[in-house]
Amino acid sequence: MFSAPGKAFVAGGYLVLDPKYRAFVIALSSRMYAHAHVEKEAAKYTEVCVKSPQFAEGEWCYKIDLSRPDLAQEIHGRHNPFVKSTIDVVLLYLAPKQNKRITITIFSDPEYHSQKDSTPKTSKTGLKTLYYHSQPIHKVAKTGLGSSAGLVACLTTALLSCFSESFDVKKETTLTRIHNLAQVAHCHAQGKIGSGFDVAAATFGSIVYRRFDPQLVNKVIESWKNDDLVQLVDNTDWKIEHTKCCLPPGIKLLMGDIVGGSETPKLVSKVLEWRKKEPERSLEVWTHLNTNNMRLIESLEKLQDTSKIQPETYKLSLRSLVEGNKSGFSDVVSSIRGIRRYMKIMTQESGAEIEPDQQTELLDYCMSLKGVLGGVVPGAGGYDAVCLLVAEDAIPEVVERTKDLSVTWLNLREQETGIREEDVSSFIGLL
Ligand SMILES: Nc1ncnc2c1ncn2[C@@H]1O[C@H](COP(=O)(O)OP(=O)(O)O)[C@@H](O)[C@H]1O
Ligand SMILES: C[C@@](O)(CCOP(=O)(O)OP(=O)(O)O)CC(=O)O
Repeated sequence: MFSAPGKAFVAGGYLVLDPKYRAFVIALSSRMYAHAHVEKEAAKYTEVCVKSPQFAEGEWCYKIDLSRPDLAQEIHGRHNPFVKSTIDVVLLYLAPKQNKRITITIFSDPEYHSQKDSTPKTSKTGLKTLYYHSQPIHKVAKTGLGSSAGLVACLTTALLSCFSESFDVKKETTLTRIHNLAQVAHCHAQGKIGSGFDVAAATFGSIVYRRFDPQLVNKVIESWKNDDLVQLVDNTDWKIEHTKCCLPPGIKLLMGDIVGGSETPKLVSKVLEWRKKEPERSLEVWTHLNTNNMRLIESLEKLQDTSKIQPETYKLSLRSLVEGNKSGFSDVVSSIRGIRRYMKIMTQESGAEIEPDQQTELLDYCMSLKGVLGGVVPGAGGYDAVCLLVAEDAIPEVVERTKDLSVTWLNLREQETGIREEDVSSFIGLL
């Protein structure tokens, strides 16, 4: 069994669409899991069944003739573009000769979806609680952790593992292969090439990310040839960057769910329109925004170093932070203020509601609380969520002081690892 984490996109929304800029994505403790079971048999066709028992009608089974895998059909007539595309891409890449029956079971942690109309069920060991929804997956509201990226990343991993005797996700080459295949599958399913930060975080964990050239993936999707895909996945420099980066000790991420929603594609198209219409002004805003994004990353790295080199000094600064003295963390505080200032300018000048007034008010209030380094509207922004960087010991007070506001803090924390192997025994009773 393998799993992939959800994400919080803390810095670099929009800019990450351009490979000139880098972004910071935090991997979260909510994960998506894929368990594979393989039966080798001399059947006339290959069968891949993907089950997602937490959702109504959550079963997609494909009968595949290995000489024409492009003609694979779902036997109930159901559609799950992300499942189908992942199977298509992995089979095009592997071009297997021997038929197999594969069953893959998907589980997802509670924070990915709204828990409305769902029932909890706990494993025999009591270690795992999952929510079972009365609606099919496409009708259940998402919270923005990147469910499709998590699904594609862990399904790609589980499928690859079915065709390899010595599969090891701890190896860098294996992770890169998973990442490259998952990016192709995700783009193909979406019908467009995004920046891919969500797939990269699902694979590599908390990272500073620079995107790939969309043409690389476009060409392979157009040609749909095994040779081209193998060349792209195993022998091409994607020129991406995925440098590990995580929060310093004692600093935690709080993700707040806001009642409301935004449509990312609409926000993105408004911002890109503004960029076209006002090239000079938008470049100026993006340059300032990028300076602050990079300052945030650098200051977090510096704190990480201080915590190792001068642990006592660091502990004292953390304690002062909880008491309301933020001076040991002033670079983080001022870079987050800078990020927000330019996100707000982008909101006002592009007309895209990236940091709407309602969010500004909430974030300003949260940033005035003891122990809070800062907060942003993550990703594309809008009315979906906020995230804060907070001293761990200040969290109970932050929760208390925001209890009457329109925000629900999710039960999440940073978990910096990307794809990893899981112990299936925690799922006994659910599998
Ligand atoms: N647990 C799951 N089981 C099966 N399919 C899933 C699951 N989670 C996500 N998906 C697929 O991903 C789609 C959601 O993708 P998308 O709309 O891009 O949302 P997100 O922003 O969360 O990635 C679902 O409609 C479904 O096709
Ligand atoms: C604007 C963006 O840079 C980031 C969007 O980030 P979100 O995390 O808001 O996205 P969804 O998970 O699709 O809702 C577009 C991109 O990079 O693809």
